[in-house]
Amino acid sequence: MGLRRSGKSSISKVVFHKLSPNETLFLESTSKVVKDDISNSSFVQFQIWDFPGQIDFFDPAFDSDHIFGGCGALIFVIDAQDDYRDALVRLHQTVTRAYQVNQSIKFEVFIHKVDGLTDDRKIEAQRDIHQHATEDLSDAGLEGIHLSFYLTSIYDHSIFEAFSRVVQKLIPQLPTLENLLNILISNSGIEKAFLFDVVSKIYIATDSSPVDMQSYELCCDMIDVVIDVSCIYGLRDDVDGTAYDQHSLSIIRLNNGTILYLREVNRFLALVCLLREDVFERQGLIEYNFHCFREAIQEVFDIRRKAMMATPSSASARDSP
Ligand SMILES: Nc1nc2c(ncn2[C@@H]2O[C@H](COP(=O)(O)OP(=O)(O)OP(=O)(O)O)[C@@H](O)[C@H]2O)c(=O)[nH]1
Repeated sequence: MGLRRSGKSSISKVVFHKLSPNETLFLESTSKVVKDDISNSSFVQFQIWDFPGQIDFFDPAFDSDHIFGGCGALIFVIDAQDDYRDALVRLHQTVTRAYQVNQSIKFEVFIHKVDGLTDDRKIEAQRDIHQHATEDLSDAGLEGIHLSFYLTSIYDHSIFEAFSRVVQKLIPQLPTLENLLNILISNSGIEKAFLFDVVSKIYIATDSSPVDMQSYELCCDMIDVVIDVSCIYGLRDDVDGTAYDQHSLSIIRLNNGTILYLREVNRFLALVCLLREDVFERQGLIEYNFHCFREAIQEVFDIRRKAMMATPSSASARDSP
């Protein structure tokens, strides 16, 4: 949600539909709620509801119970290049209305279009928006609501990073996945490992060491290279196939002694790791640990699948934003 022209549709199109950021200039204004089914990954299965900027909460046609009742996360987009006073008022209205209906919603604020701002202005905008938004909530006696803030732009990887962190909050298996990644890296001498949803380049989990943007960008770029090369040179004309399958594997040596290592985990997920060249001499150990990791991930999926089959209502949960 967010005011008109704040960049909501652009975010959805760039992250989930591979639209090039420059092409968002030609997007038309959204006039009704657009529901986008994101079912390209086994973990990232949800719907994105893109609301038109001019939506009126007091319109009887706006069914808050239906809209917020099954909502997992509410992303509010603020255009940081514009005067954001109106956006702060709208943020407050939206959050209070949604919280009345559903107290378990995660509230995420994207301070967007920061590509046009200097580093100082970015920090200033974040501090200002954070301060005003939380003050407004505490003035209304709603200190219990937690808002998370992200500086984003569709012109770099920040939007993918921010979306990754939002999606992770909606994955109940996250602690298990993090734990498995921690075990993998500590037993293999890997420096950083990400579990990526290949299509969207969202990372659904990483080990518990801090994420630095440069590593994340490198891993995203590696996925692009692997998929592009596979699409161009890996597909046969006479056989139906996909650019990403169980044989997908890539090792890229960088000139600074770092290795990028990508392995297919399942149809949708890839493990992408950064490790030092000397550690990679024990490639056999890394391969062995990877196989154990892949089996464990499979078990996590199986448990989830069985749980979903046992509760018929879970099928309707996918009709939620
Ligand atoms: N500089 C910059 N421009 C952006 C960014 N994201 C979106 N835009 C531009 O912002 C304009 C509005 O984007 P939309 O995605 O249509 O905005 P919206 O919030 O969906 O608008 P409504 O449908 O009217 O509610 C477009 O011209 C985009 O190119 C960004 O990160 N940086």
